[in-house]
Parts: sequence; C-alpha cells; structure tokens
Amino acid sequence: MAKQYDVLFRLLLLGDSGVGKTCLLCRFTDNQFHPAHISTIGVDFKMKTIEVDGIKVRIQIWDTAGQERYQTITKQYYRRAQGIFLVYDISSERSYQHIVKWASDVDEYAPDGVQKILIGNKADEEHKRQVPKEQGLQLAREYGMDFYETSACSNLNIKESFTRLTELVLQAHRKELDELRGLPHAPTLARLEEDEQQPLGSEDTPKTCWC
Ligand SMILES: Nc1nc2c(ncn2[C@@H]2O[C@H](COP(=O)(O)OP(=O)(O)OP(=O)(O)O)[C@@H](O)[C@H]2O)c(=O)[nH]1
Repeated sequence: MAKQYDVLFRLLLLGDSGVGKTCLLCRFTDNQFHPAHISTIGVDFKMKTIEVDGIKVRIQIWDTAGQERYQTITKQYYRRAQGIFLVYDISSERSYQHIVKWASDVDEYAPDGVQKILIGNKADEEHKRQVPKEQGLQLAREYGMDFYETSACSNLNIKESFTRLTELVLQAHRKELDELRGLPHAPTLARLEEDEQQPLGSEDTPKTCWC
C-alpha cells in the first residue's frame, strides 16, 4: 500500500507536571481540551500528518510525564527525538525556573542537533500570570530557541508551534529531504515499523489523554 506521508519525525513534549503537555497534544491532534489533570504515567504518544513545504510529514508526538518519579523512563525517549518542546506554565514561576533543568537534561540525553522550541502555556490565564512574556522571550533568546505563548484551552498558537517545530526539523534534515524529493521511494528518516510498536502508554493501555 502506498505510504500516506513522505517523512516521519518524532517530537517530544517536556516540562513540569501540570504545565499542560497532554492538553497541548490533544488540542493539536484532536482539537479537544479537557479541564481535568490526570497525570501521564511514563510516556504516551499520538500521531498526526501535516503538510509543510509540500512535504507530507507524519509526526509522532511523545507526551512525557512531568513527575520526577518517571524521569528514568522518560529520559530513554530523548535520544530518538528530532524536535523537543520545553513547556512551562505562565501562571507558575516554578515551572519556568525548571526549564533550565529540562534544557540541561536535553543537552545530556537528546541527540546533537535536536530542534527545540520554548512554550509558555496557559496564556489564557492572564489573571494568574507569574511569568511575563518578556521573560519567556529572554530565556528563548539565551537558548537560541523560538518561543510561543500558547493556550490549549483557547487554542492559541497550537498549530503554529507544532508546525514551526516540524519546519525546523525539516530544515535540519534538508539533505535527506532533497534526496527524498529526487527519489520516488526514498527511505523515510525514521522507520515506520519501529514506530508502530506500542511502547508504554500504547493503544492497549489506559489513555492518559482524557480530552
Ligand atoms: N487554563 C488552562 N488550563 C490548561 C491549559 N493546558 C492545560 N491546562 C490544565 O492544566 C492541567 C494539567 O494539564 P495536563 O495537560 O494534564 O498537564 P501535563 O503537563 O500533561 O501533566 P503531567 O502529565 O502530570 O506531566 C489540566 O487541569 C488542564 O486542563 C491551558 O492552556 N489553559
């Protein structure tokens, strides 16, 4: 059967528990939002295909548990990511401060050249804001990352941020893509067979996304 996409990438969502990683993912893939916080156990993933620059990109998005006790498990998934979202909650100064720790984990465990974007989520909660937008921008500048304030609740900048990270990954893999464009059946950047495996948080286990 013909492939429905040209390339397959893996993106990863990292950040403290409760910043809204699962909700960002559910909003992007299913356009849904659930107000309850049910902590992710280990990792989970969802897939979505989008078109960028005329290329059909299948993205496998890994949602990791923010809770400390799952860090040993979640770190095992860093090395297979091509793009990473570092997420904090604009109403939690603490989650913003912890971005330094998440970024240092990425440096340690993710592959060189992994693309990163900083996200300040829950932008709809202006009345509870603890982290000024300028502070997010400043940190993103220091790390050389793009920055978005998002809201999974009001659907602010969700499509934009996922599309941007996908574009960055595509740009980073320009050479393979140029080859891909020249060949009718060029290999994908990642093997589907591997990705259809059902690791932790698979279709058969209870879903941590309740949106
Ligand atoms: N107001 C508002 N609430 C949000 C937003 N995104 C998530 N939430 C809420 O924040 C809480 C935590 O969201 P989750 O997506 O479960 O957080 P998480 O980062 O996946 O948490 P862990 O799985 O524990 O790591 C839930 O009650 C969500 O409804 C948002 O953009 N705005």
